[in-house]
Amino acid sequence: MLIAPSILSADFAKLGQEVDDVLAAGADIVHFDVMDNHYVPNLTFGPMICSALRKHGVSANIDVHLMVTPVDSMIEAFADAGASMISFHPDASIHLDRSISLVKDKGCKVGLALNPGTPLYVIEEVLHKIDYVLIMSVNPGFGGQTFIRETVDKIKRLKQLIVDKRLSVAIEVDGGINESTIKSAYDAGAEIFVAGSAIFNAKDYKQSISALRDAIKK
Ligand SMILES: O=C(CO)[C@@H](O)[C@H](O)COP(=O)(O)O
Repeated sequence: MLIAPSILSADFAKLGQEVDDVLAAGADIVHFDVMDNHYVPNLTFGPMICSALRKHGVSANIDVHLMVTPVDSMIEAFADAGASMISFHPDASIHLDRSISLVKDKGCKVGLALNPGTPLYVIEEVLHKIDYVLIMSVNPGFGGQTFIRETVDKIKRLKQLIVDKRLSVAIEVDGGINESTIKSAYDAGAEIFVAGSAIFNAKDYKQSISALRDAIKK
């Protein structure tokens, strides 16, 4: 199980230090939420910030979650800026298979992100072509929202689909993940956990990341 702090909840005035601190505190992946005020009602950061983190010395995997439309130009820009993993929403791509190939051709792991209201069948035809599915457990756009409980059943059904098809596709869950919600997502089959406010709103990042890992073991 991998912990991926969402830098959406970090202090942007000292972003490089914040990323260094969560990685030193035991985080596995840096989760990078890209919002365009079009696909979602918020605006965050572009590829320049990603390359700035690489220049700053961040060597951990950077997991870019594109909440933008159109997606293809941003896939290329973020891959060139140092992304290791790129996910996008199938409903934000006109040619899903082509966008998946674009991520792969750029040498990144490819993920598809599903909003709470988006059904699993949207990705069935391409499930064998991707590395992970990002299940949104809140409606995308903001940190600090409440975990939508129905997501647990969705993760279970996705896990079963992956097993039935004998695929090796990881499940990432994002939104409202904290000490109270992480275990239900883990038990359902998720293995990558994005957490923003649960980590960055704590005074001690090491303690908050350990608390997430401990909550799973309970
Ligand atoms: O993509 C998103 C929101 O759109 C998430 O990554 C949130 O940033 C997670 O924040 P918390 O719910 O953990 O505070």
